[in-house]
Amino acid sequence: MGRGVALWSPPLLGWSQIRLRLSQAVVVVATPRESRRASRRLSFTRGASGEPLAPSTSIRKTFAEFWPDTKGLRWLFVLGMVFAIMAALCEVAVIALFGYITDQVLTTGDLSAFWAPALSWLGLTAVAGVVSFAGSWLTSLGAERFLLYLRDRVFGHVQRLTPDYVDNRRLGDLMARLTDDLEAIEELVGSGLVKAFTTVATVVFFSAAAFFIRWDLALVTMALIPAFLVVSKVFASRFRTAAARERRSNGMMNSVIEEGLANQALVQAYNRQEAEARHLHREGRTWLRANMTQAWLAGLYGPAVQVLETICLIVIIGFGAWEISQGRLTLGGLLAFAAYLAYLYPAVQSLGEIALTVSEAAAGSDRVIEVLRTKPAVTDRPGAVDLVERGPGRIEFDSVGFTYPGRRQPVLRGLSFTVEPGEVLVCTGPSGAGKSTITKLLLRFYDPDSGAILLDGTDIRDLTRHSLRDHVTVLQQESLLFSGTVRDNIAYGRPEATQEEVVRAATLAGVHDFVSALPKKYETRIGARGRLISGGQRQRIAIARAILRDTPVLVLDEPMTGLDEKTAARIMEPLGRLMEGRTTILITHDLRHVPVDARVITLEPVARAAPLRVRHANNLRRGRRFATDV
Ligand SMILES: Nc1ncnc2c1ncn2[C@@H]1O[C@H](COP(=O)(O)OP(=O)(O)OP(=O)(O)O)[C@@H](O)[C@H]1O
Repeated sequence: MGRGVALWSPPLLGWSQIRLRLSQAVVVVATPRESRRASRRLSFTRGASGEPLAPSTSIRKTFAEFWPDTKGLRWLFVLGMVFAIMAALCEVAVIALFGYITDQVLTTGDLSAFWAPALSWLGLTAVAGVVSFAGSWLTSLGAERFLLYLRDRVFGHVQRLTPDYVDNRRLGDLMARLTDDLEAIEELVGSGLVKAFTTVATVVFFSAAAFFIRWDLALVTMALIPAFLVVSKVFASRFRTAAARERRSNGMMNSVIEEGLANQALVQAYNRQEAEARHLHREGRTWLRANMTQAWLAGLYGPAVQVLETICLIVIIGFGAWEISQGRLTLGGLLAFAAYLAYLYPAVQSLGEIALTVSEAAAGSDRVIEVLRTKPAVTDRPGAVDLVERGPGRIEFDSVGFTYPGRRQPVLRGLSFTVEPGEVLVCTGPSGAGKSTITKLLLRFYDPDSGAILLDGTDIRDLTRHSLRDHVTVLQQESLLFSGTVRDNIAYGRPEATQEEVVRAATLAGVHDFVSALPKKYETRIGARGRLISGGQRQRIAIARAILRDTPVLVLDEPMTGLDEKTAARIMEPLGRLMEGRTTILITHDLRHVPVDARVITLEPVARAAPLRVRHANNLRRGRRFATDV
């Protein structure tokens, strides 16, 4: 997304007459007005239902939170500001030169007085061009780097939170916080600050120059400034509402498109294409109406301002003519005066826009600060040990009790079991009994409220989370693949693995032949979430990934879910190879596909169970084969 940083904006319509006649050659230090970015954020200040999305935070807090992130970039902002102010000063001088040329050359016809100011004009134009470019470039660089730091910081923080945090939120809302809200913060704390200083300096310079030429004329015309402010206020509030509506319906439209595309197979299978198309059309029409309101307002704003500007111009010309007739003003002075005001009014208007930016940024920063204030459910203890040596992988749950934060009903109570190195423990039980919770506790997404989990005799709370997770591999219900290549996905847990290692893992997982037949073999892209390959193939790639990772402990969480009977049976062989020699906890509803020598524990929901959660334990020690019936 291109983000030009407008340090200050040129006059709008209306003054074009003056600018064309008077200052066509005058330096115009400006970048295009920022378009819809400001309005884009408006809809995120409140949820669709109107509920506040984050607690209120003051601007002071915004600066306290994010100003330290500008460390190392402040010189860019300061230089950007200095250059922008220099450019504005050059303009003041250029307009003065124009007035001088009008009086000394155009009115008198004395060409000899032309060359010196003309050359100065040219020189100043060149200088202003260079400093204006440098100012914009430096400020943009500072702004973009600041945004980069901010995004890295917030994303890094979210990555440290328990995955449930993301699962329990609307992804679109989190995305908005990581994109639009961060931009809003940047516009306040970074480039916004530069813009505010530069605009204030511009207002001071141009009004001082206007007063210098004729103080009484300046007073009269300044009296008209409130009229501009009233007009922009009236339009701004309406534009704000329209923009918020536009953003809301844009969000709705996007979600209809996203869901329609993501569930295309379902849509077609249920013959819902026309219904989905109608749905999109409805949302599209709402969006169209919101856009037309914006277009209507934007179209009306220009003429309204133009009328005001024309009134100003007429006042200036009328009052100026009287001043000239009294001998207090020259024609050049009057034209220069008009040119100064042509730059002054928009600067005043953009001060009003800055106020808007500030309130939007404060709302955005509330939402980002709320994310940053969320603490990870689990952190490393001081002095936590880095588990470097690979142990045998003995797992012990010792009277583990756990209740999810914010819930009253415990999920686990007094759960005890041990899995010896190389053993397979099958964990079964009804839905909601807490089987997957065991995985979350083993990976330390949460810590138990009571009891302990031990890895090779060490309480896992005494280990760093990083080294603990390096010893445990989880194969989830849904094979989570990324949109990269087959190789990227197999080597996800060990990016440094050689091609031979990747191929070996793929062969053991029984997916090598399939991959070899793909157009680009291991470099073939498999689409978003691996959609371009079948469920069974996805699961085999996930198995290859787990084989390559080669950890002593393995957790298989419903590895057969979503696979048909035949595919599930075929997956058993590579799964068996994966489990070979590893401590395995196999979570499953389906006891048809479990190794015959596996021990089985059955969990019961806490509400129905006695304090000891394991209701039933069964050992099927008949050699490492898979039972088809228990
Ligand atoms: N992040 C969470 N916050 C609050 N409660 C949760 C959370 N995750 C799970 N639960 C609750 O904990 C209980 C156990 O969930 P868990 O996913 O461990 O069950 P399960 O036995 O694996 O179920 P299934 O077989 O359906 O996957 C459920 O009642 C569930 O609603």
